Amino acid sequence: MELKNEKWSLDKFKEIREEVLQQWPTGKDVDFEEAIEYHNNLPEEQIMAEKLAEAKEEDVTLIQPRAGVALIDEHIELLKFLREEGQADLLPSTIDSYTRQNNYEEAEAGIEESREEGRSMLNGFPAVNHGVKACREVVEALDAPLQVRHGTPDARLLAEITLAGGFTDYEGGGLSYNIPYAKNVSIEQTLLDWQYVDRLIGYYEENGIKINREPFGPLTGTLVPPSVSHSVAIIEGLLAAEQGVKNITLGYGQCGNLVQDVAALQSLEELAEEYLADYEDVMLTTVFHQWMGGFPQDEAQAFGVISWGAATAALGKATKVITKTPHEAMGVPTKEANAEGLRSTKQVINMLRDQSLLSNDKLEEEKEMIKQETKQILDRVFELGNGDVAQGTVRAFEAGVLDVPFAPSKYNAGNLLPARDDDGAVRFLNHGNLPFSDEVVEFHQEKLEARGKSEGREPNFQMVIDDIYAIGKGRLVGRPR
Ligand SMILES: CCC[C@H]1O[C@@H](n2cnc3c(N)ncnc32)[C@H](O)[C@@H]1O
Repeated sequence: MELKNEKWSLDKFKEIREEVLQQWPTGKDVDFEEAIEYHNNLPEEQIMAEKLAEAKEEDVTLIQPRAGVALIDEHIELLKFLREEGQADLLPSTIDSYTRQNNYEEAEAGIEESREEGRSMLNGFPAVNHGVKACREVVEALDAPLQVRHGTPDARLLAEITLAGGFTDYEGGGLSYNIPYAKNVSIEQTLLDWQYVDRLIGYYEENGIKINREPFGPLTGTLVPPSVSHSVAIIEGLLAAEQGVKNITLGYGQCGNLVQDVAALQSLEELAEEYLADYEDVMLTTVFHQWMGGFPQDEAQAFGVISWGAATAALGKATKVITKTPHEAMGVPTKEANAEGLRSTKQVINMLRDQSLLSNDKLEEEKEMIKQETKQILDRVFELGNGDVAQGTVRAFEAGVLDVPFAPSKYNAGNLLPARDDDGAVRFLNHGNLPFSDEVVEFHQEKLEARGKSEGREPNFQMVIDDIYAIGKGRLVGRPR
């Protein structure tokens, strides 16, 4: 099938759907009409798009964890604990890694093993294997909206089952769940597979059911410059809107310098409104991810990182913030640690409830730079696609016009080298083939030269390495000593 940024006909969608629902036995329980009925009977408090719209209206930043374990009862217990003890406003179900690779046999084995061992032998909730009815058990046990969080290049069957199961929000996208999550999966293939997912959600919307979509903003979560993640987020928002998606949360992963991060949040919303202006009644919100890079092992220091992310989300007026836990450096957190990350975040959000980062020259300069860079990238993407953003995206990755730092995908050029400037803002040490103007390139060079001067070293690759480890070692900028 040829990749084009054009809304799929229902016939084409239904034809492919036959094959998707046969990928695992639980697919046969998906009945679209029945699922519409089920969603119509969901309590309003479990409809994610409604909750997000309300938060945006009231200028409130909601908090949401990541969480998922192998067995249904334990998963329900975990989510209840995070809702009650963690004060989570919104709930996830983080899907396990086997399911993300469509390896349902291994997920099945992991379920069996978890039953034998009496503890979760999977790093998430294997929703495809558990099926529609089990998803509904989870949804009905809780009183908050549920979102599917994962990292799945081919997420079609997972979407069918979890959405029929009452989840009202679906994370990911054809770029954000390929480039950082896969090595050998073609971009064209995942863009097509995610057109399917978005068309399914468009089909729900055509039947009066609101399902929110959230492209995965942080990408590799390692020093990703705002304009790089914004470009991917806006492309995925455009592709989703073309398939009929009406509720979209665009995301951004914290970099660590307050002015840059607030500028990133504000520019993301403003750019998205601009690029999506042709799509009527698309409800846009934003999500801020607390630091996605390496964490300190020490739990008290980890709380410092978590709180800084909470403060930035609040001052940047993000619609929601995805929390981290004091076990981040260790692995899948206990429910107690997960709840502690939520409560520390809630404390800071509440204390900053009536504050925002006042506009200032540095903030405006940062916003302007991010907007210029993002527009220069997206203009080239459209050019490469002769106006078709889907085709332009594939060619842009081939040309390195879109390029994500430290991504495993062989389809990613990998020319970018980001490093922090003297204030800790992320700059381009090497911008690869990103189509930046001389003014943009010089801006970054000057910022890094200034850091080099104050550290008595040339801006170089060692800076990049030092910055990757810096937060885990208790700082933001990876100083030489
Ligand atoms: C892109 C997401 C990375 C983050 O996703 C967290 N994460 C992954 N799996 C689970 C889980 N099953 N429960 C709680 N957090 C989880 C990791 O810690 C990391 O921060």
